[in-house]
Amino acid sequence: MLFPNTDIESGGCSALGSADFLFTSSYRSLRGKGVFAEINQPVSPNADDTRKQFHESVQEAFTAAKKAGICNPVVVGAVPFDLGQPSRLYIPIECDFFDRSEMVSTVNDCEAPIPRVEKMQSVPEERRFKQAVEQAIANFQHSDLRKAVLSRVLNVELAEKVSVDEILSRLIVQNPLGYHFRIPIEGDQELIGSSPELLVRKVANQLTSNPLAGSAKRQGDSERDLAVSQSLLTSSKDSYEHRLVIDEIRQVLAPYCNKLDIPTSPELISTPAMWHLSSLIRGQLDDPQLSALELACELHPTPAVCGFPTKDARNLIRLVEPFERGVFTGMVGWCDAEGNGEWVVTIRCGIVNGNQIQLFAGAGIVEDSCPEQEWQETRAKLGTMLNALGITQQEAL
Ligand SMILES: C=C(O[C@H]1C=CC=C(C(=O)O)[C@@H]1O)C(=O)O
Repeated sequence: MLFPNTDIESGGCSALGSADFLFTSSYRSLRGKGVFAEINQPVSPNADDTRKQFHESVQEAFTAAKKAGICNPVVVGAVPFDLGQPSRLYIPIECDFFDRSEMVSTVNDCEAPIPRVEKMQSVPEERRFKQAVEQAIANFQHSDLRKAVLSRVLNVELAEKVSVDEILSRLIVQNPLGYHFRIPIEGDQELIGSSPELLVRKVANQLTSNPLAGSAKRQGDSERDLAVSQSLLTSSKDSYEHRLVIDEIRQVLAPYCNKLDIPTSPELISTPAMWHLSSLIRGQLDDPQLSALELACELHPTPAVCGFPTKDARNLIRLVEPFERGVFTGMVGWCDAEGNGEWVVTIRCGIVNGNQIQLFAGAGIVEDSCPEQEWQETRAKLGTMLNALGITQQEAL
């Protein structure tokens, strides 16, 4: 559904409140203010539906925005993991692009004390998560399923309301090279995070994607850190986990491209919390009209967040994950009316609602996975958001 605001000047009547949007990238970073029109329609209401209606609604919103005097409208926001769930997209009244490095140089690490943790709960808790990993491994032996990404949510209650600005500043200082985002999603809830994973960037007829799969926790000691990174690079379990992602992305992109460059083997990338296996994929589109959002919806969900084969993995996730992922492991980003834009995978993130924060993390499970290691991997991935909240890994679950 599309809800154009009647009072464009004031930004008035949106469920998204003041709707401050932020997205940063080395390509283009942008800020959005106000809400001209919301697009809450699911990308694909039934799994087998075409996405035509959804993309038509986006086009209608662009047309309405231009008519209302927004010269270069941009659709921004979040698409959930499950494309049958409502999208959290909108066209801001004002949008300005800015240089990330300039912004980073003005952001200071926040000195203000972070409110104390009152309660913390993992859903599922450790024992149930490990059982789910075992269940997935058993499935690999008796079905076509080859990989499933299993995740959990860490519910944190703080003594007082936390400032989203402050958490975001800490995320930016912690890793100036991440894709940072801040997105109003519902009521007073805001989605914030620092993702390392580019789902797709599309500029004219050029596309770039940078899938990640295969992970190891960074180490404080530089020798150990190097050793850990090298064993990730040579791990057959992680190479397999990565290859399943790349092969599926090749299948999806090949029909749209007259040129597609996919490295033969992955390389290492790092965040302050994690090492990952990474493949930088570049393609040239046959049809330059295909938008960044259309491409992103075709690629999503990759086996980096769902599994392989997609349908089987989705079924297992539904069966064993005791919470709704919502926007976690979906995509966040932007797309302009010319179809250019960038969408990143919604990971290393949290949803802030006053003093309540939900943090999320998942791990790709394959036949050689070990439940304890996969649990530890989710702990390490939570480190990105925990650090920004001043919570140590020892304190966390
Ligand atoms: C699902 C997450 O990470 C994905 C992205 C990079 C590496 C991953 C892995 O090694 O399992 C995951 O596929 C997460 O951070 O919550």
